[in-house]
Amino acid sequence: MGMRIHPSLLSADFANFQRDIESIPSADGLHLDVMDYHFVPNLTFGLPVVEAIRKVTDHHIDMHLMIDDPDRWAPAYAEAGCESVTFHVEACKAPVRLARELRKLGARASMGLKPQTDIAPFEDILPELDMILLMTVEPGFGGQKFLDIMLPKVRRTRELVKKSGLDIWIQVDGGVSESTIDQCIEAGADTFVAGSAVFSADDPDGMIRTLRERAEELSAHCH
Ligand SMILES: O=C(CO)[C@@H](O)[C@H](O)COP(=O)(O)O
Repeated sequence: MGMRIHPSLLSADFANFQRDIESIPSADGLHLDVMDYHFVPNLTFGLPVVEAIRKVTDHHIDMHLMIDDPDRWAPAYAEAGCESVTFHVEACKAPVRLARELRKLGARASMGLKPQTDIAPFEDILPELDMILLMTVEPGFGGQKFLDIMLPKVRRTRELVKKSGLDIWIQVDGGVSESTIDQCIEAGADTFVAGSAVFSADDPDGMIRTLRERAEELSAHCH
């Protein structure tokens, strides 16, 4: 199983995105959090900033839309050339239709779940998805404590994906660090968002390599 580390730019310097992106060449993807003050109690940036970032990097751009009405706003991120786009199912009116539209536009379609949202009701729509994002903190802010109570959901999601036989990435987002990544790997995650753990490290790029080596080593034993 491929293991991916996606640093979250929420913990980067908002006045120096390009500099901070260039400091992490080892990243498997850049996780960009769009927040709208409605779906979550925080505000970050939107499409114009993402388009500007697209111009200065060839990295896989992993959009995480923590916004109301993703049915309306998400396709533009795929059109802008982002490789994956996560919409939150709690805010989405027509997840199947949106996932199909994202794929048609060339992006990986991803469904995000807040901590209290169960995966079971969505089993039938797995064939429409390329990734499932499981929040391991309440969405809205970086630097929060990892909720280990989410691990059974990661496990259940891995079981459903395994049963489906589909190649769907399972992303964990929130509080992922050197001290919590092992539990996520054991539970079945393969894509790891790390914001503060990467950008508060003395060597952000080294931290990405450390996390990925750990993930690769441990997953070889677990899965
Ligand atoms: O989506 C979010 C927060 O809502 C995350 O992407 C955070 O940015 C992760 O930051 P850390 O918990 O790793 O500091």
